[in-house]
Amino acid sequence: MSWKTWFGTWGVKQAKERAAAEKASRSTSQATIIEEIKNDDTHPAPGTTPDTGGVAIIHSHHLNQGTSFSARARDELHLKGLVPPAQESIQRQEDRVRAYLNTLSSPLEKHVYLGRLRAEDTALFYRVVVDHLTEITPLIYTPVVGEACQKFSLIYTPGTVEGLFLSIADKDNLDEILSNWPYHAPDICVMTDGSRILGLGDLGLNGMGIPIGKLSLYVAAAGFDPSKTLPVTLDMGTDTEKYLNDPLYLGTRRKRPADEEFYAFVDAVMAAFKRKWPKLLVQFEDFSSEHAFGCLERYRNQYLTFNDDIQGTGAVILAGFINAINLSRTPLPNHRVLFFGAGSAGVGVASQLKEHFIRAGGMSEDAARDAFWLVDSKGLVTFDRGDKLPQHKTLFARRDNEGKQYKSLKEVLEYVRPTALIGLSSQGGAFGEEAVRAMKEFNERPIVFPLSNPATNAECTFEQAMNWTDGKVIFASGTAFPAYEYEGKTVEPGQGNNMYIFPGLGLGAILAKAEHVSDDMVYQTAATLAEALDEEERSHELLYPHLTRIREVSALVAKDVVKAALREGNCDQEDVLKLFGAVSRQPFHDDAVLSDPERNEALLAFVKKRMWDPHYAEDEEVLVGELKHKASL
Ligand SMILES: NC(=O)C1=CN([C@@H]2O[C@H](COP(=O)(O)OP(=O)(O)OC[C@H]3O[C@@H](n4cnc5c(N)ncnc54)[C@H](OP(=O)(O)O)[C@@H]3O)[C@@H](O)[C@H]2O)C=CC1
Ligand SMILES: CC(=O)C(=O)O
Ligand SMILES: [Mg+2]
Repeated sequence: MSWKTWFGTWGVKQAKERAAAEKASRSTSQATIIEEIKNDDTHPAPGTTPDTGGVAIIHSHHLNQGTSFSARARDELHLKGLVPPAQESIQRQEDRVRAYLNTLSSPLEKHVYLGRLRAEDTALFYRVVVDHLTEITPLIYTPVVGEACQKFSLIYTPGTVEGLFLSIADKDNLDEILSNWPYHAPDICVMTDGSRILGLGDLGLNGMGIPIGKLSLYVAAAGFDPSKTLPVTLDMGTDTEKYLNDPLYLGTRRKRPADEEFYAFVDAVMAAFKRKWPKLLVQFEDFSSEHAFGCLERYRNQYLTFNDDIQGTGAVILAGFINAINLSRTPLPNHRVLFFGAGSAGVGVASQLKEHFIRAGGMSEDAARDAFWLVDSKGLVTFDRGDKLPQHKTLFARRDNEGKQYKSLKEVLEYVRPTALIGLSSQGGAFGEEAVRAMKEFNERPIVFPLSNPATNAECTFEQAMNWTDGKVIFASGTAFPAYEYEGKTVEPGQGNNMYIFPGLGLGAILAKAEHVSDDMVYQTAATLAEALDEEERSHELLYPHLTRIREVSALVAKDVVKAALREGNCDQEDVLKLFGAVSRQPFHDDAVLSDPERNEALLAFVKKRMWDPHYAEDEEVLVGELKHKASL
C-alpha cells in the first residue's frame, strides 16, 4: 500500500469513527431528551411551549382572533398584555396585511409572509384572500408558487407548513404516520410526487408548495374548512441532480424509483388513506404524465379521486373553448385544433374537447378524434414516426400523414391550418410572431391559448397575441396576464386555469357523498362554467367569469356536480335525495325534476350553506365559552 493510499484509508477510517461517535452521542442525547419529556409531568415547562392557557389561543392558528378579541375575551381568556391594546375589526387587520405586503418588494417575500399569516391566523389569511382574490391569488398560486416550490427547501421554516411528507422508506409505517395528523378527518387531500411541478420539471419534495397552494384555493374559492384540508407530498426522490446535491434539500436523496416500486408505494398510500379516512377525496396533482394517466386508471374506480392536470384542465379549457367557438363564429364541427404539447394536460384537454365534439357537435368518435393534432418534442405525433408512443399519445396519433413527418411548428401549422392553437408544452415563447400571424391568416378570429405555467413558460404573452393578430385573437393563458390597451380599448385576457374547476368539482363530490368522480361529473363542470358568464362578461367577450366571482361560480359547479352524481346513482346525501325524491345510490333520470327551478335554488342554497366563510367568531358568549373549553381554561 502506498503511503497516499494508507493515509487516505486512515483518514476515511478516522472520519467514519468520528461520525459514528457523533451519531451515537446525538442519538443518546436525543433519546435522553425524549425520555425526559415523557417522564416529566410538568412538561412543557412554563415559558417554553404552553399548550394550555390564553396564549394557546394565540398560538393556535384556527382559534386566533388577531387583535379582534373583546375586552371581555381578553379578561376571561387571560390575554391581557399578550395582545396589543387596540381592538380592531378584521377589515382593519386586512388593511394592515395589504399595507405590509406593499412594503415588500419581491413576490417571493410576499408569498412567504402570506404563508406565515396562514400558519398564525387562518381566518385573517383567508379573509384577505377572499376579499382580494385578484391581488392575492398570483402570490399564493401561479406564478409565484412556482418560485416558492423551486426554493421550498430554502424558505422552509418549521411550523409554517401543515401537511404530510410521506417518504418511500416509510411504506410499511403509513398508518402510524397518518395517525400523527392532529386535526379532524380531512375532506380533501391534494397530493403530488413533485415530478412535474407546473412547467418547472422534477422538483422532488420541493413540490409541496403546489398542494398547499391548491388547497388554499379549495378554501378561498369553494369554502372548504381549512382544518379539513390535507396537503401531501410523496417523497420518492428526484432525478434533478441540482437538488440531490443541494445541502439544504429536504427530501430523500435518491433517484426516483422504477414503476414497480412507484406503484407499490402509491398503492400503499391510497390504501392507508382509505383505512384512516374512508371518505377522503384525493386530487392527484403534477405527477409526470405517464404516472398521472397510470394512477388515474388504477384508482378511479376504487377510490374517490381525480387527476387535476388531466381532468380539471380538460374541463376548464373546454369551458373556455365553448365560449371561444361562439366568438369565432365557426361552427363546432369545422374546428381544427392543434395542441403544442402532448403530455397529461395536452391529452387531457384534447380528450375533453373530443367528448364535447361528440356530445354537442353530433360527430362520430372517429370524426371527432380527427379534429385534433398533437405535437410533442419530436414533432407531429403520428403512428409511423418510428418511436414507441406511450399509450396516452396513441389516443390522438395521426394516420393520415401519408408517411410524411412534420417537425417544426411552422411545418405543422401549414399542414393543419388550425382554427385553434393550444400550448401545453412548458416551452416559454414557443408561439413566435410567425406562428401567431399564421393563425390570423387562417382565421378571422384565431383561438390561441398559451396555457403553460408559470407565466415565464407561457407560449406567448397576451400583448404579443393581440399585436400579431391585429387585436382579433381569442385568448386564454394558464397564468393571468394583465389587461392590454389596444387601439384605445382595454381588453381583458382569459385565464384558462383549472382553479375554476377543481374547487367546485371537489365540493360537489364531497357534498354528494359520491363514491367516484365520474367522467359525467367532470364534463358537467365544463358545461356549467361555460354558462356561468354574466351579461357584462359576455358583452366584453370574456371566456371565463371574473376571478372575483369564483365563490359564486364554484357553488354553481358544485350544485351541478351533485346533480350529475344523482343522475348516475352516485349520491348518498340525504337532504339532496329528499329534495329530488331520489333513492340513495339509484340512478335518477327525471329531467323535469332535475331542472325544476325551485329545487335548483334549494340545492344551490344547500351548497352555499356548507361553504366556510372566513371570519372571527361574532358571538362573544360563544367565542369565550368555546375558546375557554379549547384552551382548557
Ligand atoms: N392552465 C392550466 O390550468 C394548466 C396548465 N398546465 C401546464 O401545461 C404544461 C404541460 O403539463 P403536462 O402536460 O403535465 O407536462 P408534460 O411534461 O407531460 O408535457 C409536456 C409536453 O410538451 C412537449 N414538449 C416539450 N418540449 C417541446 C417542444 N420543444 N416542442 C413541442 N413539444 C414539446 C413534451 O413532449 P414529449 O412528450 O416528447 O416529452 C410533452 O408532450 C405545464 O407547463 C403545466 O404547467 C398543466 C395543467 C393545467
Ligand atoms: C395549473 C396546473 O395545475 C399546472 O400548471 O400544473
Ligand atoms: Mg397541475
